[in-house]
Amino acid sequence: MTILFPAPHHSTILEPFAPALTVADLSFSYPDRTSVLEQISFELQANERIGVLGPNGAGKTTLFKIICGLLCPTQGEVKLFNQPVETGSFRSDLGFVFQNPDDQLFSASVWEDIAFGPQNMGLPPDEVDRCVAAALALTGTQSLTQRLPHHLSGGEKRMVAIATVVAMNPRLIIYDEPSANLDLRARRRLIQYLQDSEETIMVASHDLEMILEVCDRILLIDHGHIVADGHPPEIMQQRSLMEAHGLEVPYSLAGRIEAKRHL
Ligand SMILES: Nc1ncnc2c1ncn2[C@@H]1O[C@H](COP(=O)(O)OP(=O)(O)OP(=O)(O)O)[C@@H](O)[C@H]1O
Repeated sequence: MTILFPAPHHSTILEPFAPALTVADLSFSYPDRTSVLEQISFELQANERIGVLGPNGAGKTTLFKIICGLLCPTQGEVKLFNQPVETGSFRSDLGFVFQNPDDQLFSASVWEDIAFGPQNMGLPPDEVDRCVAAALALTGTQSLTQRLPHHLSGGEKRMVAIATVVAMNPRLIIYDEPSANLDLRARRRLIQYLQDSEETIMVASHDLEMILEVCDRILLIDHGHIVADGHPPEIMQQRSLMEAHGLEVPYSLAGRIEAKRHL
């Protein structure tokens, strides 16, 4: 079902498990800008796969940075698995895959980059080895272990950046524009990986076809407000809504709408 905002309050009273993420009445301004996010509220249930859409500058990355504790909200609260997020403190239950993989890779080898997180969590060496091996296998990057990260291709860097996060075994992973600059084969590998992944995920992307393939819910954000929250095809096939927020009906849905018109 598609909800156009203002949305009804999502009650947690009848839910047997705490939400993976609760964002309540969240507002944020950068020092030199007025309101980037204004009174955003939503909940994400465990194992949901949510796509975050919106035009350039809508506030998607800013929202992610607040959820990760990299920025402090001007107002409101964020809870991860029922625990408040404190700005500046590390949460091992949350992983963030940055828009630019170069921001995430800094070691002399892929192995060291992937091992960095588990080592900093204080895991013993054999457990670090196990986490690295599992992350390499999940992301299909086993052949890259001894390579210098900055010599990798864009697609290889992306999957290694994902492996650095997966190695810490987070319960919620946020992906900021994961398919940017990927060729067809690398994008397909990424989609397959995301479809198979078992964590709760949030994915911001302008690649609407990827969102359709991966996500079971979307939030559409514009000018710091949530303007729609619901099932991806139901929202994305609303041409006037999409165009009002700088987006298009994805080609695969536009074709279906056209075919229905001719029935
Ligand atoms: N460090 C900063 N200082 C001041 N303004 C910023 C800063 N970072 C982002 N902004 C501004 O905040 C607004 C929201 O930016 P944000 O990066 O969150 O948007 P976005 O939805 O992720 O955009 P895109 O789709 O282009 O990645 C933009 O107008 C941007 O210029």
